[in-house]
Amino acid sequence: MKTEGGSTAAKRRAGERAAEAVEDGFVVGLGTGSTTAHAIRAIGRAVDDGLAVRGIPTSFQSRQLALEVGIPLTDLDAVDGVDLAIDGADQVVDDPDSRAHGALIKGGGAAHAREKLVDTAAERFVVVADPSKLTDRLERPVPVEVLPDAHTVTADRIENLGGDPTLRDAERKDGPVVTDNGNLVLDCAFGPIDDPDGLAAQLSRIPGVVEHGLFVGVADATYVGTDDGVEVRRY
Ligand SMILES: O=C(CO)[C@H](O)[C@H](O)COP(=O)(O)O
Repeated sequence: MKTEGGSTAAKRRAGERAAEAVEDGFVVGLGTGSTTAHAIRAIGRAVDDGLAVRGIPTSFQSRQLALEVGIPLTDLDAVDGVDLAIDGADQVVDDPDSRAHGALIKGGGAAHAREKLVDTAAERFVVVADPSKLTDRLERPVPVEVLPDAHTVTADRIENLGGDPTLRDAERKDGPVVTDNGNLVLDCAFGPIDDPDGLAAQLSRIPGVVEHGLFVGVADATYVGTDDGVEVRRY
């Protein structure tokens, strides 16, 4: 369930600004998606110019791009910590008066399980987005990665929480999307989500749920690319 909209220039500004925060010697979490791809390419150019970094990809796609642009790779088990993670989002709560300010829905690229591992491990997690991602309340369907053998039982339990789960279909393959981890994705509509933290806890308790796309209290900042610059939200 990819997010529509958002100009390429705005995404590029956000991604390139986030890449400027990468310092020599950093271990960097490399998120997934079209906005993060601009950051990965900018980090690759900095590596060409002599910056010494190691990247931890969050998906097959970000791994391929990092290899293409020459970023040396490592993994979570091989490092003492992650200095910075840069990742996109499908929705970002942008309301300083809300307790959910800075909460995210991720998983449009079905990579949210590894993204959550890497983004939460980072000393600092920066979201890169264009203005189309900003919202008062999260309301897009929440991607939930589930074990294939349990997907109907898991879907029933998500319905019991008030959700309306739809198995995500592949576009150029018969059948469902299969994640990099060999699992399936249920896109679960809940309508406007008043309490993302509470819903996140409830989803995490369901057996068969590998990971859901609610990222609450995880981001440290969002870089919003606009038509003429970058706006920074700090949390
Ligand atoms: O969560 C994600 C992948 O699982 C992406 O970060 C999210 O879908 C945003 O992608 P894009 O930058 O292409 O709009």
